[in-house]
Amino acid sequence: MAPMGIRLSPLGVAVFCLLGLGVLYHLYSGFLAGRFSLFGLGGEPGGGGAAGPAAAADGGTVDLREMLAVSVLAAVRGGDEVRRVRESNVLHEKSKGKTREGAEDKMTSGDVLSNRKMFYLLKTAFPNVQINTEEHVDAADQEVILWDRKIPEDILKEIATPKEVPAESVTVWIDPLDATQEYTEDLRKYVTTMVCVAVNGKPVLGVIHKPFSEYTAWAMVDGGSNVKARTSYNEKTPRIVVSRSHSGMVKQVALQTFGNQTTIIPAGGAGYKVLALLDVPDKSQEKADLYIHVTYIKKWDICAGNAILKALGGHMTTLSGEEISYTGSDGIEGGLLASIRMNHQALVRKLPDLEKTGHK
Ligand SMILES: Nc1ncnc2c1ncn2[C@@H]1O[C@H](COP(=O)(O)O)[C@@H](OP(=O)(O)O)[C@H]1O
Ligand SMILES: [Mg+2]
Repeated sequence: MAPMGIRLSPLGVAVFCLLGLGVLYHLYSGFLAGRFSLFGLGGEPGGGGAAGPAAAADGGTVDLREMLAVSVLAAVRGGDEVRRVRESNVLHEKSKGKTREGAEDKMTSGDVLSNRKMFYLLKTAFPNVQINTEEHVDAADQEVILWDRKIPEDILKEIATPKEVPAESVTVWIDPLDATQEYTEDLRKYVTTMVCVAVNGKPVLGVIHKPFSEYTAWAMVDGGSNVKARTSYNEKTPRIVVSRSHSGMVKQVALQTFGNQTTIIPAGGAGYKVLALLDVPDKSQEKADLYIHVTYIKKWDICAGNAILKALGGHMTTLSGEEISYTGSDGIEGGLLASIRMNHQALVRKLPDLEKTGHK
């Protein structure tokens, strides 16, 4: 008998306890699910650093699988603008100034309109993440572009579960029109739109879209991809793809390192040059074994390619073999070496020290 004359039925107490347990389970299961997926992506549950739970508590988490779906959509929508402007033949070409080497740094309506679509699509879907983009975003010309929250089948097939990371650990890099120089010359095959997502500075997912052949390559590190490496590469006398409009001394460096038998393929666009290393079905795509760049370059030009190569087991580093961190400053100074299915460190050792040889 309970105090005050109230009798507790044992069955009632048991039901009450079960209900309580159910509520506790419901509250904690979401929290634990988030925790476990952070483990898979190198987050640090239990404290410290931007990837820790403090960051998650501030800006919440984002699902990288959803970010991939929106990145693909953004690259395609941006690409539609790029194609539309090119086909109109009214490019409104302008110069943003000169590169360090004195080349014109061009911008067109294709760059601006693609940038607007890509930026606002990603910003509307993921308001809490840092987005760095090549072109200026005009706040007076905002556009809310809603994502229908559908993840395409090919992504769902490759990546079965969500991958949550703290929003504060993410940096997105957008290149709304890569190979602008070639775009103005109507060399359409070189043109791409690109999105990259870095987590704690590491490139984790990349999208490279070719608007004129409507081909899209995407990949996520430890996730999946819709593109793969070729079966063989020539490591001894590689075909080397290099810049045609920002080349610096790259040909001399390549020939000095690999000998005169080596074929040099001048091409526009960093996105195009990474695709040259992969098994890409697009007929307009040339194939190469290595990508080398020696002049200054910006992170939106290279992050997506770096993520895709990394996801497929390849490498993109500076010419001295350092990994590139995709946070902070926009540019990198140490040139680029991109390879796949090769001994990347052995290639780095073969290359001359550009500071010493004056080949920069
Ligand atoms: N020295 C340099 N300074 C600034 N940007 C450079 C550069 N070298 C290459 N880039 C940029 O990197 C991209 C690929 O270059 P390339 O076609 O010469 O290989 C181009 O991007 P955008 O077309 O997006 O501006 C180009 O402008
Ligand atoms: Mg670019």
